[in-house]
Formats: sequence, structure tokens, C-alpha cells
Amino acid sequence: MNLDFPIAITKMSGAGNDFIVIDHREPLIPEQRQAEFAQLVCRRRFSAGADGLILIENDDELDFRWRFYNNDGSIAEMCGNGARCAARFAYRAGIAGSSMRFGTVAGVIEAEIIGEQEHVSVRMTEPEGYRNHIFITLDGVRHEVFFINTGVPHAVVFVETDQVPVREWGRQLRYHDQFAPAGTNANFVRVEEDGSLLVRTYERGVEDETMACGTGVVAAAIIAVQQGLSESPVDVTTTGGEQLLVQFSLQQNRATEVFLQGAARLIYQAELSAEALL
Ligand SMILES: N[C@@H](CCC[C@H](N)C(=O)O)C(=O)O
Repeated sequence: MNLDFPIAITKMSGAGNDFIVIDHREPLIPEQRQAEFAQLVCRRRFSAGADGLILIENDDELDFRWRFYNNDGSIAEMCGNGARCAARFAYRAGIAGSSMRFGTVAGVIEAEIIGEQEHVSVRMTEPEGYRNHIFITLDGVRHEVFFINTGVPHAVVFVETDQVPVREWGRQLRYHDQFAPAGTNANFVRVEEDGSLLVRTYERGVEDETMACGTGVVAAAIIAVQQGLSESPVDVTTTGGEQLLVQFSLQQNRATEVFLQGAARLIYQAELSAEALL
């Protein structure tokens, strides 16, 4: 790809959901080439490797706005773990202070950097599109599937997560007629005795189970509270073993003032060479 190399990149991880973040306030990658760039730079073992690419751009009214690409080159409206990583990146780079607002396709996200460890709390967009009583048969067993859009679409199934073939069942839900044409991310959720959750997510645009999905964790927490299985704030453990906290209030069975909190790790800063895109 004919770009000006090297390109400064930062690798970040939100609970094991990993991203390449690029300060793109001075545009480096033309818009029509960004999807291909995302696919190439996100290839594991051949390039930097990540679940997604985040380009930080200038905005006239907000601290910044982003473009978020999944690793297959598709644009996602929102990403909870990516939002926490973008916020910490912006704070570190002096693009924003410890409280910030930034633009996504799903709407404006507010974020706050917390404490010495610089964990990040993001206020999510208001969830919408609630559906329940969707019955789908997976491996011969009929499951009730819940649906909610927490910035991106999410199906939620309460099951014994140890035994779930997440890749296969996730693909079946992701492409199921019930969720066409946009498709959905799919979350398999176990509720522990103390009301905390274990969530395994198949992500649209990665087309596999990821180590964590922020919007998925939020979706699972909201449905769990709505169904009387848990109470806000909800502690959630993700596939990668890290913890996230989801807090909201439920009014007339709808979640409002939804916050997602957890660590956003800065893994490394590096210069991407042209060979990374071969
Ligand atoms: N990992 C993200 C969600 C990213 C978008 C998703 N793959 C989609 O295309 O819907 C998160 O942390 O929320």
C-alpha cells in the first residue's frame, strides 16, 4: 500500500479485546483505503494483529471523533472496549483531559479517566431495540434469545458457558434470519450465584470469539437485571479472565445512564513499516 511510512501506532487492550490506535488528526490513510488497511494491519502473525483499528480524528465540537474498523474491514457503529482504549489514548496524547466527549457512529460517548491506574469509565449510548421471546434451536435444544442494541446489535443467551461451542453457535445466531440484514454479535452468559456474570462473545466483524466485548458485556448485564437474575452494578468476567463493571438504572424495564468501567492497557507504541501491509 502506497502510504507514508513509518506510521506511528499504539497497541492497546481492553480486557483482551485488542486494537491498533492511530492518531489520525493529520490524515495518513485515505478514506477509501482504510478498510483494506484495517484488514492488513489487523492480521495476526503477519502484521501488528488486532481485533480492530481505531483512527482518532479532529472534531469541531467534541474532544475528538473516531472511525472504528473491525479486523475484517467493516465499520462498527460503536465498541465498548475500544472506547475505553481510545479515551486513555486521547488522554495520554493530550488530545483530551480526564473527562472527555467523543463522536462515534452510534452517538456521543462520554469518558472519564479514573485513578492512578488510568482505568476508564465510558457512558454508553442509550440502549434500544429490546426484543425477547425469540426462540432459536441450537444443537437440537430450543433457547430463548434476547436482543438489544447497546451501540451495536447483541443477542444474549443464558447457558452453561463451559459447554458452549461459541464459534459454531455464535455464527448461527450472527447470521440468523431473526437478526438480518445487519446481523448480530452473540453473547453466551452464565449467571453466578452472587449475580455476577461470565460472558463469552462471538463478534461480528471478527467472526470468532474474542477475549472480551464491551458492548456485549453491557448487553448481558442489562438483560440479566431486566430478567431479575442480577442487580446493578454488575460484575462481569470475560473470556480472557478480566473483570468489567456495568452500572445503570432500570426505568420501566429500560436501562438508562449506562456506564462500562475497566482497564485499558497500553501495550506498546511502535512504527509500522511498509512490510506490515504486504
Ligand atoms: N468489541 C467491541 C464491539 C466491536 C463491534 C462489533 N464487532 C460489531 O461489529 O458489531 C466492544 O467491545 O464493544
